Amino acid sequence: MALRGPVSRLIRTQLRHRCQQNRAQSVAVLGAPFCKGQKRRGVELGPKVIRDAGLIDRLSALDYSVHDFGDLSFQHLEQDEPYMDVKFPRSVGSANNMLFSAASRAVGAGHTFVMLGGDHSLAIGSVSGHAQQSPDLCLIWVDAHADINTPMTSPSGNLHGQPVAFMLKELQDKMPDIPGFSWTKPFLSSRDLVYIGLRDVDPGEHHILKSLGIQYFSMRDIDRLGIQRVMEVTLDHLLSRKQRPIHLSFDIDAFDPSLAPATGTAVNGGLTYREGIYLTEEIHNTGLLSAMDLVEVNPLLGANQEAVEATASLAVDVIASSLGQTREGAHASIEQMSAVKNDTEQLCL
Ligand SMILES: NC(=[NH2+])NCCC[C@H](N)C(=O)O
Repeated sequence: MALRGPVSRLIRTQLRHRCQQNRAQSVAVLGAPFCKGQKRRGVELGPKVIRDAGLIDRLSALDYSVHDFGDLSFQHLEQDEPYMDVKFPRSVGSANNMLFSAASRAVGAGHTFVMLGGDHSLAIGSVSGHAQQSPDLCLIWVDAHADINTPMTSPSGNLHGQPVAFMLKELQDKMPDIPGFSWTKPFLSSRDLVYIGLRDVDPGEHHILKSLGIQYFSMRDIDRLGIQRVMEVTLDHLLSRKQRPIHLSFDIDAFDPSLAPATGTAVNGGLTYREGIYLTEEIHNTGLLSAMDLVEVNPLLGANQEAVEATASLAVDVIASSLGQTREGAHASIEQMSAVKNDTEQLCL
C-alpha cells in the first residue's frame, strides 16, 4: 500500500535511514591527544575520557563495524618559538600534518571518520585530510566561537582560535607563512561553511564573517528561529545545489556550560541538550555525514568527577546521534517505530 501524508512521510524517511544503516558501514575512530593550540593543560586527555565514557560500545551497538585506531602520538618539539604572536606554531603544524594523513587514509578506505580531540586547532588536519579525498565537502562548525582569527586578528595567539582561517580560499592572502604549515593549502569556499551556536566572536572575526558573507547562526538566531528552522536553512544552504559529503566539527563548548563544564573556553548561554542532539540527528538524516571532530573536552577543568563524566558522556551522545542513534520514541510513536521495523525487514532484503 502506498504511504501518504506527514506520518507516512516520516515512516518513509525512517525506512530510508534504516536501509542506509543496514548497509555494512564502518566507522574509524582516532584520538588526537593534543593541547598546544591553546594554553590550558588537560585537553590532551579528551580522547581517553570520551572512550572511558563508552564511545566504542555505543557505536558498536549501532551496527557499525567500528575500527578504533587508538591515539596518534605527537612528537615533542624542544624549540618552538612564537611566530608573530602565534603560539607553538611548529608543534600545531606537525600534529595537524600527521592528522591530515590519517584522516585522508581513513576516509579513503571508506570509513566514516571520527576524530577525538584535543583542542580545535586539530580541525586543520582533520578537515583538510577529509577534503583530500572529498574535495567537494561542506563544513558545519558547531561552536561558541568562530575560530576564524588570522594571526593578525587573534587576541590570544592561540591556534585553536584560528583553524578556519587556514581552510578558506578567500583568506589566503591574509595568512602569513607560519612555520610548520608549509604543507597546508586552503581548500574551502566561504559559502561551503555554516556556523551554529556562536556567542563569543572577536571583532576581527566578526569583520571576516560579515565581509565574506558566511552563513552563521548565533545563539540569538537559535532563540529567534528555533533549531528546526536553523537546521533546515543550514542543510538547504549547503546541499540544495548538490548532495555532497558533510564534515561536522563539533566543539563541546557549543553546549551550555551547565551541560559541558569540563572545557577550556566555556561561554554562558549555549545549546540545550535537545538542540545539540536534534542538530546531529538532522545531519545524520541527510545520509551524507562523512567525517566529524569532537573537540575541547578537558577533564582537568571539571569542578569534580561528576562534571567531567557529564561532559564526556555528552560528547559520546553527540557522536552516537551523529551516527544514527535515536532514543526510542524520540521521532515517532512506538507504533510507528514498529511499523518501520516490519516494513524495513521487507524493503531491505
Ligand atoms: N576552539 C576554541 N575553544 N576556541 C576559542 C577561541 C577564543 C578566542 N576567540 C581566540 O581566538 O583566542
